[in-house]
Amino acid sequence: MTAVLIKGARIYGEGDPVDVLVSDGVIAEIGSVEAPDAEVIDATGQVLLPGFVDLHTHLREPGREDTETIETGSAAAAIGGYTAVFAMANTDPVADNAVIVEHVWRRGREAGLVDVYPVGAVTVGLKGEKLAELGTMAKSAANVRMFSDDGHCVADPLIMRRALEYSTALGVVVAQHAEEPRLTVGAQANEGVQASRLGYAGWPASAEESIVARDCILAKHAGARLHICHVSTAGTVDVLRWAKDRHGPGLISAEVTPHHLLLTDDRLETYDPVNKVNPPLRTARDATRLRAALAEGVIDCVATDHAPHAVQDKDCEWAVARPGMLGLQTALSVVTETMVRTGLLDWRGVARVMSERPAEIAGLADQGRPVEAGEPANLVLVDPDAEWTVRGAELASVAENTPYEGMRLPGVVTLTLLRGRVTAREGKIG
Ligand SMILES: NC(=O)N[C@@H](CC(=O)O)C(=O)O
Ligand SMILES: [Zn+2]
Ligand SMILES: [Zn+2]
Repeated sequence: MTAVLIKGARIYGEGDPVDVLVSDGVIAEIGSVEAPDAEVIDATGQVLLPGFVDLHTHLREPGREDTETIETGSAAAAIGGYTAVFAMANTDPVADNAVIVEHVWRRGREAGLVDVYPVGAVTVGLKGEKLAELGTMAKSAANVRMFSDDGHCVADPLIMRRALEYSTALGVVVAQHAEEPRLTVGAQANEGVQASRLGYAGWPASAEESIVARDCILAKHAGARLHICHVSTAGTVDVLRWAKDRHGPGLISAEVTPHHLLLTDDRLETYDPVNKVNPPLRTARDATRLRAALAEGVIDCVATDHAPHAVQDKDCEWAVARPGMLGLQTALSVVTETMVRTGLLDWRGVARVMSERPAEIAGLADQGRPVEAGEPANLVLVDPDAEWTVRGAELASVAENTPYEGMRLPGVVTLTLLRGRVTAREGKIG
């Protein structure tokens, strides 16, 4: 593997520009470096960060390779600056056993663009009725460390309690898609003024908040780690603040998606299902509170909930369209727009919410590490001043369902390194 010399980058966007020499998979030297044999990258004006870690990605393999494969999703991840992603279990067949999680793990290694960690299902077939074999998946070659029925809520409190109790013995984390299903029967859009005006059945904030409160209490009693997926309401922020105060550090963690930071239910005017997502786009007030909570650390991290869907499942009547939107290649830009340009986070803060905290939550030893000599070279180089225009057809994913179509966004990933190897540069692989 050739060494790479990154010339003149500002690490975490701080201090004077330095040179960073990467060789043999690690950061070999930082300072004023000459290395005649290395490939030189001119990083003038750019920011060097630890590679991003996405706790919430849908890669659709096995089952819906017409919308995304582990290979195309890995490409999107690498181009988006990610060095590790967690692939959700709601595939077909469901990743609720060792055979499937090992398959996903192996396919990720073969693609070799990003570390793909399979998430195991909490219940058999995501049906919410019977616990899956968490221990077998945890001890498999895939070494599953996160379990989730995402797409569905583990709604039965007894099943959720058992899952949390087992998780403590296995040292894994349960990630909940918090949605009380009895409160969202037929729901189509955030319950409020906009849904009433447009004639959509309302999706109440309480469906999310009641499960978050319940599960924080269950986790406390079980002494278990609990992660809350895609937080979308101001009320959930209040519940999380209460639970984190009461439980002490470490037990509860939470993620927010880029789309819930930037987009609101104002966009529903057009009736375009590209804006349909679970949980739904909320109000501007919710988005403002989510940004503040992320800056403050009440919400720990950003996760994409990258959810590719086929044209026929999106370009149809709202009520039957599938929920979900692409996210891997646009996450950094949306975070730059909503958090950096607004002064809510500096680049060190971006490293925290997109790399360090997610790596800690999932227990990854080699990701989210400090950018220092001797550390694994999982790195991303970002041009903070550049802008680009999003075009779904140009993204690496098979599907094209981006809600940011035609938008001009700041923050461009120019280089991604996985263990010292260039996985993406300037929007392309390798
Ligand atoms: N977010 C979504 O709207 N959809 C996800 C499922 C999920 O994350 O709940 C999907 O798998 O398509
Ligand atoms: Zn979900
Ligand atoms: Zn999801």
